[in-house]
Amino acid sequence: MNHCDLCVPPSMVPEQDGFFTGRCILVNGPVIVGAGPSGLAVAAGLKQQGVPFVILERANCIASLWQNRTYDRLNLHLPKQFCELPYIPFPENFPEYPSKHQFINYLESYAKHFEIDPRFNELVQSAKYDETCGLWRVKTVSSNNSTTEYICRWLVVASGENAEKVVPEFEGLHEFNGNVMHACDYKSGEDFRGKRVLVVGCGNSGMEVSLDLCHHHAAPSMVVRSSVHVLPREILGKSTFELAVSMMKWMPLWVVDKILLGAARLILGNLEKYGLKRPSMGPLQLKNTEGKTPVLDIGTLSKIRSGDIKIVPGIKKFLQGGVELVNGEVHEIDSVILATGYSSNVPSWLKESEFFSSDGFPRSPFPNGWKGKAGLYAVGFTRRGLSGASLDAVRVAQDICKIWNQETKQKNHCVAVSCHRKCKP
Ligand SMILES: Cc1cc2nc3c(=O)[nH]c(=O)nc-3n(C[C@H](O)[C@H](O)[C@H](O)COP(=O)(O)OP(=O)(O)OC[C@H]3O[C@@H](n4cnc5c(N)ncnc54)[C@H](O)[C@@H]3O)c2cc1C
Ligand SMILES: NC(=O)C1=CN([C@@H]2O[C@H](COP(=O)(O)OP(=O)(O)OC[C@H]3O[C@@H](n4cnc5c(N)ncnc54)[C@H](OP(=O)(O)O)[C@@H]3O)[C@@H](O)[C@H]2O)C=CC1
Ligand SMILES: O=C(O)C(=O)Cc1c[nH]c2ccccc12
Repeated sequence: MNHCDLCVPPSMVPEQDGFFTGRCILVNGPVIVGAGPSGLAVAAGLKQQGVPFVILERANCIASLWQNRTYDRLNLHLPKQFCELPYIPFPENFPEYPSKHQFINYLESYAKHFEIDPRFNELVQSAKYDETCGLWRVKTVSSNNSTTEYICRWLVVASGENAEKVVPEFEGLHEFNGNVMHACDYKSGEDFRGKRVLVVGCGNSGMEVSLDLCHHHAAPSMVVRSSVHVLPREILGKSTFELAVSMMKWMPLWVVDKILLGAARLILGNLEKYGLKRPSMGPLQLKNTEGKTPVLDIGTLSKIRSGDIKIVPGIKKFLQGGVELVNGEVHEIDSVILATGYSSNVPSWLKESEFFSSDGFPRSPFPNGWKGKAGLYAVGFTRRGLSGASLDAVRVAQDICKIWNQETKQKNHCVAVSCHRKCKP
């Protein structure tokens, strides 16, 4: 990495709009935004081919989603073979569904093995392609408020599908006098023993937080405002996800959905009587078109059946000590946990709208959403979890390495030719 000689030192730059007053770094190779599994996997591919890069990470550690924004007892919910990063498999002693601690340890040793050294505490605030020089300008702010501009040929967006928490507005929530938190700040039910907790949302987070609350002798009610697909995590001892992936090779998605729903009905029974209505579209089709992940049940359903977890309809408004629901019922509650999901943050910093759409995902559907124009790439936006991220990462690293090697060869060739000419008697 070189300090950029195109830039004027901060002290010489007038404090005017349009002038960049921080330091400036010219990056030899790509800039990768995000040191989660996606960023690490691309970095590993580049490292193997000797291509230099810089990873910019807003947190102070790798895989911050996993280290800082998930609850203690979280386990991967897809079988381990779908969650490995490229090039290094999980250790053999890992269980079928590794714990988050095992997964984090794996990621730490992955980064160490490939000597991946992200620049931590650097929040990417903007990235823009500069047509005049054909380079990307990536501006960051660090935790001590200093700003830096990175200038590079390639930009790899690996900031994640779950970069920001979604916090919807609710009437009266400010007047509610209990504790309110998002699921990303929930660690364990320890602090909720004996408390009446309203869990808003019934995706995998809402379901698993409610179950954890039960294990800690709290009294959860879970808000189901519309509908949800709950599937058994296993069918006849085989992972549902794995079965779906195998069937998808042979049959159209809607047929696989029909089979999954038939199996779910046999194994789980009719869930509507508990307030869990199914969407009209099948689970995989819904995941593909709207990104809504089906719930893989890890024990929540049995707590719903036993009444330990209550299902309630949508929220009308919050009151000082409780909540009023759309059916007119009023429930007293002590705490609220918003398991209301996440969003991509790409539109807030990437000044580009051809490749990425306004929801922060690439416009082209899988498997074509990894490569844009002018050296722009995306990794981990396939709505296919870690296996989708790994596929993207291999493609992106290969593509950049190919261009890098061609150009290096060309450069070496030119150097050799000019040297040959100079040296010729
Ligand atoms: C609770 C939970 C459990 C999950 N379990 C599974 C599972 O079992 N199996 C599975 O396949 N998938 C699972 N997923 C999906 C999950 O998205 C992926 O597992 C994985 O974390 C995606 O990796 P990523 O690197 O793309 O994104 P992330 O892990 O989100 O990493 C992105 C990184 O980019 C950084 N970043 C974001 N914006 C900026 C910015 N502007 N500047 C600098 N840095 C930035 C973030 O701090 C973060 O470290 C789960 C998701 C959640 C929320
Ligand atoms: N063990 C694991 O591996 C786990 C994996 N995950 C993954 O993390 C990702 C995010 O999951 P999750 O956090 O559950 O988010 P989701 O987006 O899947 O679910 C959000 C939930 O919040 C509800 N919601 C949103 N706004 C409101 C509102 N105003 N009022 C009432 N309900 C509302 C949604 O309802 P509606 O559908 O009506 O909009 C939905 O039920 C998923 O990919 C998931 O699979 C999460 C936890 C554990
Ligand atoms: O995005 C997630 O949370 C995942 O765990 C990965 C995932 C991709 N496609 C799915 C279909 C059913 C369940 C989980 C996933």
